[in-house]
Amino acid sequence: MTLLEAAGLTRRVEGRALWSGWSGQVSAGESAALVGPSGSGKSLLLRTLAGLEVVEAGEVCFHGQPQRTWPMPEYRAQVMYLPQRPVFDEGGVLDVLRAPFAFRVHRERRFEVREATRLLTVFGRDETFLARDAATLSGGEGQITALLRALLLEPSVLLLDEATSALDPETVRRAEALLDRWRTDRPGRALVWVSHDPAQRERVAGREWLLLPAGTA
Ligand SMILES: Nc1ncnc2c1ncn2[C@@H]1O[C@H](COP(=O)(O)OP(=O)(O)OP(=O)(O)O)[C@@H](O)[C@H]1O
Repeated sequence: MTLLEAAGLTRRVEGRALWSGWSGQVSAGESAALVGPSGSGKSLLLRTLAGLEVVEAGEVCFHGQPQRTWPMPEYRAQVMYLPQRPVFDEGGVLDVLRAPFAFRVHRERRFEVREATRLLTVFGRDETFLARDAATLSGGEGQITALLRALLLEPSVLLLDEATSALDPETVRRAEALLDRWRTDRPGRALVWVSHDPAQRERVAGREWLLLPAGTA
């Protein structure tokens, strides 16, 4: 079953076409890697798929339904973008993890400290991490926090934009294993990775999506 599909996407920045007529799809249960040179627009494409950038031309569909017809909060709760450098509101890690559960779109979900703590142990952290000030986290700790927050919210598709790039190799492997379990744990889930590390792409992705600059395809 196709979960997320893009057809004929075109994006211009500052008067030049970044990509033109890009199409791709990811099925339920799949893990794909989006590959392209630096500056080809991988982040912009992931953000477009996540409903965070305007679709200038072409169409994005989730569960066969055009993105533009979805209520956006619901869409973004299902198709979630993880940036390389997450930015958090003021407060502790616990506040950061708990805050989205107050949003209407997540009203069916309940924040469970026990589940947050369980996930933290995967990264060799205990509950004391929840009391840390989110503003002073290291790059890697910020990525762990953003990853945990996303997993606790149980989206369908996770779009990972260099989302493990600041982690040490051992923690990267733990994150990969956790995400792999998450993907296969329930039907209807998929991952899309942007990673500059070919070895990581080899480990985590079943296939590659190519993003070539407009005019070179
Ligand atoms: N909001 C924006 N407005 C104008 N230009 C932008 C905007 N966001 C990104 N760009 C430009 O679009 C191009 C693609 O950026 P993007 O970050 O998507 O590339 P990328 O493939 O993810 O790059 P990298 O592999 O280096 O992370 C860059 O030239 C960038 O400067």
